[in-house]
Amino acid sequence: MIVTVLAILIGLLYYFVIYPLFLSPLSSLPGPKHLKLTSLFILNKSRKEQRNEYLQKLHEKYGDVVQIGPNEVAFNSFEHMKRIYMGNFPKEFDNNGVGFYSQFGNFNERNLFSTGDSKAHIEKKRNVSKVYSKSSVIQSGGYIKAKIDKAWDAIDRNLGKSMNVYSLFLSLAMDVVSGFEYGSKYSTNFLTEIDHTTASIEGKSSNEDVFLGFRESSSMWFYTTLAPSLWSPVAKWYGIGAKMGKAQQWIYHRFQEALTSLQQGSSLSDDQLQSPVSTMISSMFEEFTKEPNGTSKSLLRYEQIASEIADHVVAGHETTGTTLTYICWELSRPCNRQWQDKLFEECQQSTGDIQKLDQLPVLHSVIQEACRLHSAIPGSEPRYVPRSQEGSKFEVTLNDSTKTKVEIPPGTVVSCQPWSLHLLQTPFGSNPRQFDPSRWLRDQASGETEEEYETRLKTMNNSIFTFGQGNRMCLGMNLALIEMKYCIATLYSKYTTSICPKWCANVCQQNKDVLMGRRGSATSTYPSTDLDLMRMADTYTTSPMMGQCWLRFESRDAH
Ligand code: HEM
Repeated sequence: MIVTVLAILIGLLYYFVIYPLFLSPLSSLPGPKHLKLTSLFILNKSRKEQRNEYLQKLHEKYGDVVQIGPNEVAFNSFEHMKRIYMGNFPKEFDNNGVGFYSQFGNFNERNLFSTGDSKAHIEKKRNVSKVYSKSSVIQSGGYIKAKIDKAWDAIDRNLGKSMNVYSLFLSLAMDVVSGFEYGSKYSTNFLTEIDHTTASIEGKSSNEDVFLGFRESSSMWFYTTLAPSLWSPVAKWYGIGAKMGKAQQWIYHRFQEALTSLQQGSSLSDDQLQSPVSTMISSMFEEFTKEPNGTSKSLLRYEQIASEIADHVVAGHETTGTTLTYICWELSRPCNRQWQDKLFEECQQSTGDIQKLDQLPVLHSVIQEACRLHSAIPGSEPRYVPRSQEGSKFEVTLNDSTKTKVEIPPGTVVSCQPWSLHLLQTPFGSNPRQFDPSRWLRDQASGETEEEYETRLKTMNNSIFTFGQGNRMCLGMNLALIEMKYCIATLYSKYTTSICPKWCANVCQQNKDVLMGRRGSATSTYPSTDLDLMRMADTYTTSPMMGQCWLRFESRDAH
């Protein structure tokens, strides 16, 4: 009996302590010892919404390669980013159906984002990518403009009053993306229907309830993706399962309406709209009907289309709405207000031509700087070292600063996080936690030549990880960028913005480091400065932690 117990204890000691600390191929990698023993520590950081900042601290202490679990390594260099993401490391190991992304399906169907199998992913992507190609989005420019222009009506009605721009921009992004999914006839009109001057975006009307449902599902991201078995009891405990269900039903209902139209051969386009939108639903529907005997479409196929659309509706509105909110808050801060005038000078002649907006340097700088510092997805994008990877050796700087190559076995989870990559001073320059669009412009004061600037700009543009890299990079990037460029160019050609003093009595006058997650005073007292109020949630996809951003608009004409 004693011998058996001893044998078990020795076995456990070997498996849980000796092997991970001394014998595992990862054991020589830098990183705190306790993280090498179990994944529970890093999981707990995710649960407490502290992972992104914690990883950043680990990289500052241990370097660009850190072991963060017995089977998980975090990287923070552009070379590693390219190797993992441009090398198309898969989202699942051996197509085993598990992993971070597996829970992102809808209606019991995987979509492009949650598909782990690389071959199945390429097949799906072929069917859906043309809707968001640059030329297709530009062709749908009339629709995008018509939708966004509704924002100016809402703002004009409320000039001089404060508006919750987080609500405004989530609505704007939803109004735009829903047309690309269901057709302009079935797109939302949240810009007009929601009152963005009321106290919060929470539950004032059925449409606002939909937003609340989406936000509640984002708040459950840890349980959805990393602890799915706990999802049900936790959702019940917080009483949010029903609200999330409502948002899902809302998406499905719209899908059914548009699908019925398609089946009846009716147009999905709003009669008043001159330029038609290329839509996801008709593109996928067409693809299925092309198949042999495709006329007998099963329910399963429809669920697949619905799952794809649901993913784009959620991903497309939250990310774009959050980024626009951070751009306008940053530009409204006293230290950044000069950028409003620069945008005004640069953009007022060009807003009519969506293609021209791409060539405007100040606009590009403002958007890129927001994408760098306020990436809507700042958290790690996990991948697996594939079996096929020839000699899975990775260059690593060890604790004693020596460089070596370490074998990282197939099946190990490897990742980079945009939050840390974008804080690297090479190539982004000094004060990386501060919003400074000038880092994207030519530094004439220090004698930078045009050629030097072009090279530096190219390196910075290539180093941006906001939309991912490689095969799995964001499908909606062109739509998001064109939408944001048109919105910001037009907004600052028409208005000036400032932070509402009733919302924040203590506006920071100087440029200071932006804040991520719960730290310091925000845990104990109500945050007082705008930096505190605009802390970024420390999660895979971020949003303003307080769920609000109140700005005041003034007309340029009145100046
Ligand atoms: C500022 C706005 C946006 C940002 C920052 C963003 C960011 C990202 C990132 C980082 C990924 C890769 C994630 C990973 O591998 O973990 C991704 C994938 C994806 N995004 Fe976006 N996104 C934005 C807007 C949109 C929009 C508007 C749509 C749709 C209309 C969209 C649809 C998708 C899809 C379908 C994927 C999965 C692609 C694949 O796996 O092949 N995104 N996005």
